[in-house]
Amino acid sequence: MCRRLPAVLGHTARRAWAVDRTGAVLLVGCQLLTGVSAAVVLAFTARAMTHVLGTGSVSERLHAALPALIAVTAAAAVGRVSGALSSYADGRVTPLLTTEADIALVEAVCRVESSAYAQDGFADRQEAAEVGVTRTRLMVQDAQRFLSALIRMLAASGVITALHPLMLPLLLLAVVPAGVGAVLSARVDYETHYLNVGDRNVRSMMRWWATYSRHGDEVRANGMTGYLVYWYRALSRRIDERTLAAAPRLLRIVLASSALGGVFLLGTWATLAWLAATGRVALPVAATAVVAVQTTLAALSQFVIHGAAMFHTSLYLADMRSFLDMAAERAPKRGDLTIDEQVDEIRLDEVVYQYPGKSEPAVGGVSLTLRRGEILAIVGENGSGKSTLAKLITGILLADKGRVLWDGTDLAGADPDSVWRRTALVPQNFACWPLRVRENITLGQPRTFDDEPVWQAIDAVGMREAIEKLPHQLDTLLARELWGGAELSGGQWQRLVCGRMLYRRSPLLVLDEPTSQMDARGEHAIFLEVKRIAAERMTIVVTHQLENVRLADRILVMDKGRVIEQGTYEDLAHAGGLFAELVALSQDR
Ligand SMILES: Nc1ncnc2c1ncn2[C@@H]1O[C@H](COP(=O)(O)OP(=O)(O)OP(=O)(O)O)[C@@H](O)[C@H]1O
Repeated sequence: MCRRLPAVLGHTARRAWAVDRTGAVLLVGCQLLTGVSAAVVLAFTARAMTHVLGTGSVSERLHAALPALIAVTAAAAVGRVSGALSSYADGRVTPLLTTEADIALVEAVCRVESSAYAQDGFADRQEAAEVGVTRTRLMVQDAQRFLSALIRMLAASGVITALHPLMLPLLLLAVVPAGVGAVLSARVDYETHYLNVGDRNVRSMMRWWATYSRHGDEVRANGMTGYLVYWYRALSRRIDERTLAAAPRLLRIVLASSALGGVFLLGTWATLAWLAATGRVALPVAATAVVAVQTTLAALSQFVIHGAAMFHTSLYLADMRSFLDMAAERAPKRGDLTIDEQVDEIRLDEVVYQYPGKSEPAVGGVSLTLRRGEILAIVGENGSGKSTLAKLITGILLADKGRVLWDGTDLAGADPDSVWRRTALVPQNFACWPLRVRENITLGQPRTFDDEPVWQAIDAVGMREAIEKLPHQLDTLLARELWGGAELSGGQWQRLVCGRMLYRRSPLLVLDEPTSQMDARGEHAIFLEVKRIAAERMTIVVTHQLENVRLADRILVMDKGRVIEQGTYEDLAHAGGLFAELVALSQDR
């Protein structure tokens, strides 16, 4: 705890300074002022008490205590005002800090190498980091309370030591068990939280899938609700069981620390009584000490309790920071070679890729050359490695062995953003972004004020009529769940995603099952357009619709991560190999 707290305080101060300098200065200044005024209140209360309980008539004693009482009143007023200002500063800084932490997390996850997602523990650590983000909102409050408790404790210690040097060590003994208890409880709570990370991660994923309106039809028409709720309940119960299992440990800690603290406190009072009874301290001083013991005890207790709370928060923040560090390590560090606007050739040299935790490579030694103007189709059975090969060609994944060269530039040494400026991908599982129609087409490109190219892309995929019918055309929000939002059909969404690919006008187009949800007219329009613009670029089509691969100049047939056949449609359809078999199966109805 002693090692962590200065680090957390330093980190909090640096983050606060970065997001809002005025707020940070106000926060620290007011905190110091609040602490100092509390200290003045304490010290002058003790002084006033000494006079009030001293000798002389009541009016003489009150008169003597007056300056101290005025100081107490003034300090209390300053304390109230600075306390209010410090809450205001907390209200300014904390939302910004939480937002910054949240954005840092989202950006870090978006930027990691794609292969990191498949690494064991990545998703669980992300979940733990999410909790760190939500705990960020407690960070400033904890630091604030801890600092003011620290100042108050220092002042109170001074007052009580001045009364008798024995008192402070005794009081410290009385609160140390509470502090140790709070730290141990924080640890138990955190351990339980950590044991539940995996289950909580699965539960929140399941919750999203089960309640997302897009999957609602599947859930209802297949009678899944009962099972999903049962499953959700079972998982929640497992999490609760772990939490409940920790409760007796927490109770034991609290009971033991309270008992020990009580014994020490009894010792303090007994010592005070003994000091007064044996005349070692004068009676008025002993009476003042009674008040001072109460206030010092409160200050010390606040100090250890807020110290433990900060320690507790710091455990979660440490998860967040360690995840951000891990994500930074997993961010692409490939090199700074760049890719030209025009690309004439992509060459693969014995490329191998194996997903983490898999025993076989998904792509096991593929070599090929793709030239500008060529349309390449990749076919093969499920799991044969087609999508993985497409990811290797676009540099989403880096080869474990072999090389992918774009006009001689090895993607392993190229800046990935410069590569992805030259690619356009229609993925097998595409996202339906809850954005306007326009942004769904231009997403990933610099902001545009000219709608003409957007309409051209929409025309190319035959979507003009559908978009014109939407309430605000290009400005229509495509999310049924949101206020004023509209929804497209599955095939219309897929057309829009193809429109985005065409809008990018990049030298490499990759279409992974681009027309699986489209009607014949949509499919025809897309492939006609792909053929029309093919001369200026390289095009890769991954598909199971074997009729569609007729448009390709060359077809690669993959099996178990390897290319087992290649040639034109006519060659392969009559070669008696896997492709011929797949064509025959597709026609055997
Ligand atoms: N993210 C991943 N993590 C681990 N293994 C993966 C991942 N993606 C794919 N695989 C595995 O790699 C192999 C090849 O998968 P890939 O998606 O490339 O096949 P595909 O030919 O595109 O299949 P489909 O026709 O079903 O789309 C499969 O065995 C699959 O289980």
